[in-house]
Amino acid sequence: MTPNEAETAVLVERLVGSVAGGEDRAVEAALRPKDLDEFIGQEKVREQLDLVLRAARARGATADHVLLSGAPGLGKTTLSMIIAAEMDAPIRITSGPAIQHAGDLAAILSSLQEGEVLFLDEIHRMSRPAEEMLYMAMEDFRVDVIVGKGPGATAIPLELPPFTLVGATTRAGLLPPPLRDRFGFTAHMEFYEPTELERVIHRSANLLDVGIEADGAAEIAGRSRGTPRIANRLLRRVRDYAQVKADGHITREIAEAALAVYEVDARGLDRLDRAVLEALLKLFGGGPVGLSTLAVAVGEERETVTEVAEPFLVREGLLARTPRGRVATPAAWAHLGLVPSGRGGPADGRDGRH
Ligand SMILES: Nc1ncnc2c1ncn2[C@@H]1O[C@H](COP(=O)(O)OP(=O)(O)OP(=O)(O)O)[C@@H](O)[C@H]1O
Repeated sequence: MTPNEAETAVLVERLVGSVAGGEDRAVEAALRPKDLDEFIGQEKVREQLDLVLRAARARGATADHVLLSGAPGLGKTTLSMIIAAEMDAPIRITSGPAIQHAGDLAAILSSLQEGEVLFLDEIHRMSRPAEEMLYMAMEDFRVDVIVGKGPGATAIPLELPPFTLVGATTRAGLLPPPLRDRFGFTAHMEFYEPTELERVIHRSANLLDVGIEADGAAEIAGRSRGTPRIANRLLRRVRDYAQVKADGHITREIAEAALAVYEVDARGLDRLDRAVLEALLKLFGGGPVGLSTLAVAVGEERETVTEVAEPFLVREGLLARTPRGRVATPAAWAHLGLVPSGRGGPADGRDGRH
């Protein structure tokens, strides 16, 4: 991983709130659904996974390997814990970047108990030798541990107990086909509908013992970018505001006022998203403009713009990535309340100098 990639990973994590402080982290853990019935939304995935797990349980077998793909914060870690709980099995959690050498993986695999669930987050970022070791481990429950170096090196075969690998990735397309094909069940997690996020928020508010009105939950859900982790994080911030500025009860007005303080707008755009859009519209007349130029204009790394801001802006139909550069859509002009002007020059309908 290059320093830029590392920085971007941290930023993405920050955005969705997984790099949370002590209290937030503890609260996040407490809010995790514990079984498939508690898990909200993702109906198809739940139904299919339920079948896979029930059948394995009925056979007294270890469940097949599962690949979960989807954007950060949609519930992949939660689902892996649910798989372990439903199979009444222990779970070991690690991630691709933590496994730099095949030996690291061999150490983990050889210490697994029978039936254990191994959750491998960001599986696409594992090193190549570790990935190749994983092929054999997944298929034959065996690894070859190489002892020594050069011509004298020998491979010592090591039998493993049957285990369930749950791999998680933000991009299934990045996985080499031999790895992808070794998963017996692959599920793609979609972004959540606002009504599903409302249910997530009501459930979390209940667990946190916070009173919330239906339209307060709807307000938070509408700004949560289709992502339960963001919904929970915004709920926690709105709860702080309600506690300090009001009587602790969350209404629509409280949610609106709190989210204005945290600079999350009505559509869920945060400060960085708006900075990118504003630069694109005000400085470059809506584009097309090259990524590097846009990144310099907002004072961020290229990766921060592509990995953190753009996926959401593209999904919202506010920005398009074209071969000639980034282009704002009419919806972007409307969202920032600006009037499109001729291409190239300052284009702010109100104050073209910014
Ligand atoms: N379907 C759901 N129903 C209720 N809460 C959910 C659901 N999915 C996720 N959450 C909540 O969102 C939070 C984030 O979920 P989780 O950590 O599982 O996401 P993730 O996809 O593994 O993210 P990352 O890939 O960034 O680690 C959890 O604390 C959990 O409480």
